[in-house]
Amino acid sequence: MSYVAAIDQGTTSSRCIVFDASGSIVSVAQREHRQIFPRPGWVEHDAREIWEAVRQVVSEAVGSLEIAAVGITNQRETTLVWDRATGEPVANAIVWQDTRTDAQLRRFDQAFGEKAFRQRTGLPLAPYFAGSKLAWLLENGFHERAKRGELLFGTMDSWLIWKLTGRHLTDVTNASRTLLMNLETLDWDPEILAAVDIPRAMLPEIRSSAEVYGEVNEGPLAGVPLASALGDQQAALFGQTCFAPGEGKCTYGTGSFLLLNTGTSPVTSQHGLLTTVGYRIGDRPAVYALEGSIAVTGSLIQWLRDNIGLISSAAEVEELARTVPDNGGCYLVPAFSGLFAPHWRSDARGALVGLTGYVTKGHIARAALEATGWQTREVVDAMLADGDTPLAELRVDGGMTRNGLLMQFLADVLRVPVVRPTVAETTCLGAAYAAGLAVGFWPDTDALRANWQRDATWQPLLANEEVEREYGQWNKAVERTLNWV
Ligand SMILES: Nc1ncnc2c1ncn2[C@@H]1O[C@H](COP(=O)(O)OP(=O)(O)O)[C@@H](O)[C@H]1O
Ligand SMILES: O=P(O)(O)OC[C@H](O)CO
Repeated sequence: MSYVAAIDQGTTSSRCIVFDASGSIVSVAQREHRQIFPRPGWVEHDAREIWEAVRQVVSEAVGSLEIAAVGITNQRETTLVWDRATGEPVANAIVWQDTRTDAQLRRFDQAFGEKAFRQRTGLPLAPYFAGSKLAWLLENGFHERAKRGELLFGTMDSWLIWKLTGRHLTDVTNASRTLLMNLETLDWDPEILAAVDIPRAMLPEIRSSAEVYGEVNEGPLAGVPLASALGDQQAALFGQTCFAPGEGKCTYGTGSFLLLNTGTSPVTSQHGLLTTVGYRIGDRPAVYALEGSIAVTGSLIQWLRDNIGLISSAAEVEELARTVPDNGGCYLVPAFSGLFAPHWRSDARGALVGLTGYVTKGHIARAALEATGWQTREVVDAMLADGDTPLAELRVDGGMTRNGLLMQFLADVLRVPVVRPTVAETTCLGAAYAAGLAVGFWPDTDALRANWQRDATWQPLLANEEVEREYGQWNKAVERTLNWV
């Protein structure tokens, strides 16, 4: 029997999962890598360490299984430059959460204009995206070498494709997160590249998300076609089988990302959502999505565990939150990387407000979980304000969906049922599905839809007036975080 493997290179860890034809998990391996914080607001990864982690998880998960195809999914926007000749990174990768690039973004604005960036790329000028991170690296010692063609740029998909096959490629979903790709042509925009002075020679070729890029050249996957790459949030959209316009999902991991399939033409948001490529299968038309990106959700729980010591495991946050019936008047806005959608305010920083002598650890745990609910509500409200059809239900996945208290709170504040599928590893599943489609392991997307199964559903229970009163308090708390830096 043969299987399909997926490599998920995430923000905090790398995973390899092998799936069978029913989309069930056959084996899993996972390995964490270091988070490097050289200064406040800076976040880096060592790409060599990540590559070693990927090799190990592939060895462990694949073993001697027969694999028909392998796919990649990855943390998006994280930016790496490496030497074309030696294959060695020239510096640590700059991670998507990093906020160091305000000066580069001012230069982008002066050279091409925020409005033009939005029109061409679907993105606001924010440090989140890869373009200004690449500009920062070029300005800090690498511009001449890049112009001479000695250096290559890539997000983590490109880095892994390069390591696994020796080719310098990216897929259209990852390229759509750079501020450098034109959403209509699905290629690098020559006018943007000229305006911001990024050499075309260092950029990878943009391919579809599901096609054979080459054969893996080492390890237990040697000779196996590498047949998909998708940014992790787009992969989750694919894994949740949101193939029709109007279908959407939210993935709750380090950050949280709500994506809504909008069909084969890009739709522009007037309320702070991104336009992004959802996926492209081979030479079929690209499918676009609107996205509400939330920077800090699960990482707030990690911060309470690792930096504050409030809990000793992520799961404990639920236990602690259940020691109290409500938030005791306290609100935690985790604007650690500024605020992403729908605000796009890089000047914001986190705040814990509403404190009184009454507030206990339990209230803070509850406020931390509620922050994820309210941030999702802000994104859903932005979609409604844009005139998008309300979601009939929200499909969810990711590590935080193990938290029943949070899932109930989400259903309460969104006023729609929240639904978790049986395979919660939808990110890997999406990459496996795309790779499997590319090699004919699955015949079509209908076969994938048939695999999707409901595991748990949470219905809205809380009275509407109470939700709206609390939401008002949350909005006041958000205002307190603005204009901080
Ligand atoms: N029971 C839980 N309650 C709340 N958050 C949780 C729970 N279990 C895990 N998490 C959070 O989920 C995140 C891990 O989810 P995962 O989907 O593996 O993330 P990623 O792919 O972004 O690394 C961590 O940030 C962790 O704090
Ligand atoms: O690695 P994750 O799951 O935290 O996802 C990160 C996102 O892709 C950032 O855009």
